[in-house]
Amino acid sequence: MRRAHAVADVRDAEAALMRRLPEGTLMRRAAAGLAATCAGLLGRVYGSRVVLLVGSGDNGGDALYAGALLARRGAGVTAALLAPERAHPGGLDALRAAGGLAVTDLAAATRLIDRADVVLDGIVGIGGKGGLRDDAAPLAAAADRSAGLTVAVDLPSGIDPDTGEVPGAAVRADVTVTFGTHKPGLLVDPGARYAGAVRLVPIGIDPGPPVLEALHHSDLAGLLPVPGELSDKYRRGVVGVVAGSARYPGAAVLAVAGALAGAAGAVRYVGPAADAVVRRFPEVLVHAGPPADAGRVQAWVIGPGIGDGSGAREAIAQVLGSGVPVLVDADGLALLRDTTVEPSAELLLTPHAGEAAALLGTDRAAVEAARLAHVRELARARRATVLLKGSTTLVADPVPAPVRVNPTGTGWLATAGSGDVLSGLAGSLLAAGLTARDAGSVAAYLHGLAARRATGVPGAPITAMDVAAALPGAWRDAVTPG
Ligand SMILES: NC(=O)C1=CN([C@@H]2O[C@H](COP(=O)(O)OP(=O)(O)OC[C@H]3O[C@@H](n4cnc5c(N)ncnc54)[C@H](OP(=O)(O)O)[C@@H]3O)[C@@H](O)[C@H]2O)[C@@H](O)CC1
Ligand SMILES: [K+]
Repeated sequence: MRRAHAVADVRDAEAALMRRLPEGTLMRRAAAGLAATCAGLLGRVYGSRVVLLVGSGDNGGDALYAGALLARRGAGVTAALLAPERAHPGGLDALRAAGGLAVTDLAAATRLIDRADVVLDGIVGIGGKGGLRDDAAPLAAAADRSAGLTVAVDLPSGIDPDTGEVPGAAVRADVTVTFGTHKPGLLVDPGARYAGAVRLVPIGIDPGPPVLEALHHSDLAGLLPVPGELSDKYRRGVVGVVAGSARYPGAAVLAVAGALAGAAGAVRYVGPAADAVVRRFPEVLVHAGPPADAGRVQAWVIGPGIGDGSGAREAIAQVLGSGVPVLVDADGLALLRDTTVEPSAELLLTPHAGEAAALLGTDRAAVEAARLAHVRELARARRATVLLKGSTTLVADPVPAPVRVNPTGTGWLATAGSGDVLSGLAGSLLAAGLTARDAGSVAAYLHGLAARRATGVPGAPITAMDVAAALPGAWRDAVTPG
């Protein structure tokens, strides 16, 4: 599990450790890791051109000490000082002693950036507030234009470390070297898109419980159910799928395809698209009447393509009161706004940003800009686990717990019907006994992995059915040791 900690906890942990270590130890550890990464990226350090963007805090100090280490190995290092009188004095001395230069003329610095092999962004780190300031923004733009690599110190300057929000201009890094632990803003969009490849340099701090966690491949085997010798299809769990309509049978077929690839022993389809479902998947049990008469299931999936007619309204009321976990997606989310039935078991909602915005009474852009805050708010408001789909899918619980961020996926996954496959899959895992939190995050992981397998390298368009077809391979991959 990859974990990210709140800035306040990082600061406390740093203070606790600093009391036991000689002054400057942590900054030296950070700078050594940073310099090693830069050296690796440069290949040959001697004769290379390195520009440091140095702000007023310790983030600039890290850049200066790393610059000093690179200068000692023969790099030509120039520091552009954004706040000359407040640049880290020890770092500046170390750089000068190693033969590095410092400039305060930012126009001259911009010309150096154009020709740099590596630009180190030490403008601001976890002490940053708001976007980049006016003097720093042109330097970030120059780094973006430059053919050299941009390496962010701790995090790209301009992104909010705790939320991933990007309120203004920000540095676009190719690589981010972060210290002690990941910061949430490195894992959540839009901030994550600015971070490039993230490398963690341990510095010995222990910041306690995380606020964010990402499943690692090695976590999957422990979470995916394996049928025992005594399992039969009912013991493995039956998932009921209420999806699609006679006019739009596709959503039903796709949700069922996802459900069949999950861990449930059987899939029961309920709705008017039974013919299309059985034609494609003869193994599915079907029922044309309301869910209450469909027979036992261990979890329900409701929503994709069901519309907003009276049948759909009746169906959502019935499944919410059924006493088993329920996943609500797509059209079901719109119906949820007018439903007065209190859910009688775990509830998992799987909105995209637009659907989340509608439930929260805000607009899509607001949700996209502050995904972490909105997924938490929706989970609290609806007393449900919420899986917010998107380029970084998040899963938040209604109770205080780390939010899960999904590390798999590809831009090609943004294709019609892929959400229907995801809800079927997650519902199937719910029926097999996973909690809403695990079902949502495991489903997102496998779904993203399947999409990557389907699209291949370097990638090509895929359909939702391609993703469903790739799920068994993704599952096998996830449980394969090593
Ligand atoms: N914690 C740890 O374990 C370790 C931490 N370490 C390092 O320390 C870093 C944190 O250092 P820090 O606390 O000095 O804050 P930092 O981010 O450098 O800058 C804050 C200053 O910037 C300013 N400023 C604010 N917003 C701004 C903006 N948008 N644009 C421009 N400027 C802005 C603001 O000054 P102001 O001008 O507002 O007075 C403020 O004083 C951390 O990220 C890591 O790199 C490592 O050395 C090892 C161990
Ligand atoms: K930075």
